[in-house]
Amino acid sequence: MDAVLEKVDDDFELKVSEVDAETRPSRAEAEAAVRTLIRWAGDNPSREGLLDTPKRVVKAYEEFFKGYQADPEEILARTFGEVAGYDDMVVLRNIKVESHCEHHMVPVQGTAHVAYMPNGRVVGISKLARIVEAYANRLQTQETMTAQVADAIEKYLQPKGVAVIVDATHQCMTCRGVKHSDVFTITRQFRGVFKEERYERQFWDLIRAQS
Ligand SMILES: Nc1nc2c(ncn2[C@@H]2O[C@H](COP(=O)(O)OP(=O)(O)OP(=O)(O)O)[C@@H](O)[C@H]2O)c(=O)[nH]1
Ligand SMILES: [Zn+2]
Repeated sequence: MDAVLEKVDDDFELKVSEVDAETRPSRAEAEAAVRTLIRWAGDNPSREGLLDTPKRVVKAYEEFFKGYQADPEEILARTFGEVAGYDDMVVLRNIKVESHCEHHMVPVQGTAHVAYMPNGRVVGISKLARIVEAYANRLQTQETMTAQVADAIEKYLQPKGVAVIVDATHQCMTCRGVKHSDVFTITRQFRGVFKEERYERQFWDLIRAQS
């Protein structure tokens, strides 16, 4: 079996990096790969304007793919019980999504709406945005990202229900290939009480509400 895959465990779908320190290429190797791509594009990586480009691209990749270093369990570890008996859904709408498609490695941009029905304790609201980021900042399909966000909240918060909607455009569809602009892809996952029509409807109503 491929050394990289030996790390697969039960938590594979939710977990951290799939490449350990030993199998991860060095920064110099990553920069060399960018120089190869520049030559493949038809340009000269040694000309002045491109000299620092491999360094910049590798640094940008660190930012785009920092989700591999995030640990969803740690993000959701801290919860609060002092909520005066609050027992209704908590909804975050319009969480920015900046991801990259795993087929073409080009941007996927859009918004996520996340709700959960607390089971006594609540989590800091920023942590829900961090969970979206943890999965968006990886190579993704929209379906996988949507399911992973729902799975992580379900597993680590154990709420009465979770709802996740992602609404995004894929540059692999707008800037290349079929070149259809203005196409938004919507994916959704409803778990627990959000499978009930009334809660699903209330969630949709709340995310459509104007501020
Ligand atoms: N289901 C799904 N498909 C995606 C996502 N992002 C990109 N794709 C699609 O992945 C598919 C890859 O298809 P391929 O035929 O292997 O690649 P391709 O020749 O580049 O396809 P075209 O984009 O049609 O030119 C394309 O249809 C993309 O539109 C995503 O998040 N979810
Ligand atoms: Zn793509």
